[in-house]
Amino acid sequence: MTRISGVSLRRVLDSRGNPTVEADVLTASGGFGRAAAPSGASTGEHEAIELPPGEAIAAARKHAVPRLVETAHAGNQREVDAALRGADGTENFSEIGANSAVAISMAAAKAGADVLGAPLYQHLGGAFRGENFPVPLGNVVGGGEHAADATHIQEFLAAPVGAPSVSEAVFANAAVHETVGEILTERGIPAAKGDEGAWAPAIDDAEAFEIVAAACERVAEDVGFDIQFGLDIAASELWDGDAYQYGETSRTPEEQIDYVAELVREYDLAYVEDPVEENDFDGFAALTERVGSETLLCGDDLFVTNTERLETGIEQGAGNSILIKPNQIGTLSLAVDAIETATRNGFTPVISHRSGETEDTTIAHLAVATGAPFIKTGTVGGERTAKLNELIRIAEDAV
Ligand SMILES: C=C(OP(=O)(O)O)C(=O)O
Ligand SMILES: [Mg+2]
Repeated sequence: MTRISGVSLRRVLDSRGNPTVEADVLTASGGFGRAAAPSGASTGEHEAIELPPGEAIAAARKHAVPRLVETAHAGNQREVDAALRGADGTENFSEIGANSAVAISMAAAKAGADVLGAPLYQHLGGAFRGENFPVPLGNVVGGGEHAADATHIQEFLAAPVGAPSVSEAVFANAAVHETVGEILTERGIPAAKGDEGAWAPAIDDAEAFEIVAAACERVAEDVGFDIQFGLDIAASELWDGDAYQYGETSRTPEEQIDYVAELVREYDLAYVEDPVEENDFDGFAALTERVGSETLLCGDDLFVTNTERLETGIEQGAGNSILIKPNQIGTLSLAVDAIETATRNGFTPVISHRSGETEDTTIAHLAVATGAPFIKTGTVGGERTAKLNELIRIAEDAV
């Protein structure tokens, strides 16, 4: 019933105004799914390969589409994703591009759900999903690779851990974003927004900590539930091969671990992503030993949604959480493998957007489908609110 009858691919705009790959999947019974690939700026060196969209589309038309049409079934995600891997033939989607692969994989899932008449989260997760919703981690101040002349730490993320519902959590993050804007104005600090819609003021990290902590506290008082915050340090972007460079300040690997451990305690951080560079499993393990019982230590560039790298981390006690970005690994099946391996081993999966995004809402459904406790998908901006609003709709639907 869900046999794929057509796959079409095109270039569309992402939120940075760059081209990205969009896929449509049609089934023999009239099912339809459409999805677009996101794109990172602070990419991990071990990620699957994103090809220039024109090349990715041409290669997927040549190698993948003939293997899918009239053969694979949109309702059978493993079959679709195996066909994509077979068509590509490499370990990292360097032939057809992870951007073509992930767009087709997600579009097929939506076409499968369409035929079955089920919401995407239910098609992916089964009848018993829809009970648990992720806490949204909302980027409110940022710099690094996402904004020039702003903080060295890439993301300061509001974490409304006490919110009674996903909707209240989403609105709380928006209120923290607005409050940060007000505090910046009070202090006469001009601020544009970075790639993910977070404020990108030219302030140092210390002032950003102070402002974000104050904004979370103010909003928490207003809404009456606990709002902590977290960070994506994106430490690989600060790492020069010997030390971590925060502008004038340089930190050795040992100093970096001390620094992050102190931040966790001083600010009661709920979440720290990529505290050390992407190949330092030992440093990640040392930090986990120190503060792993107090906060989530999440590997993004460290694990790149790759189950093998995650297994290394699990063996070594490096971190206690993994960021899940489907385009880092190329298919929904591989992303779900990483989520399931994480969950079985006590690692918390955090489903994530990329800095370059589209209106696509697949990750909202993936988070609900897998019962992931957190989702990182921004706070404001249409490509971010697309996912947040979808979570609100799913929650209403699932009742
Ligand atoms: C979302 C992130 O940024 P990018 O998409 O640029 O990798 C991140 O580093 O977690
Ligand atoms: Mg990151």
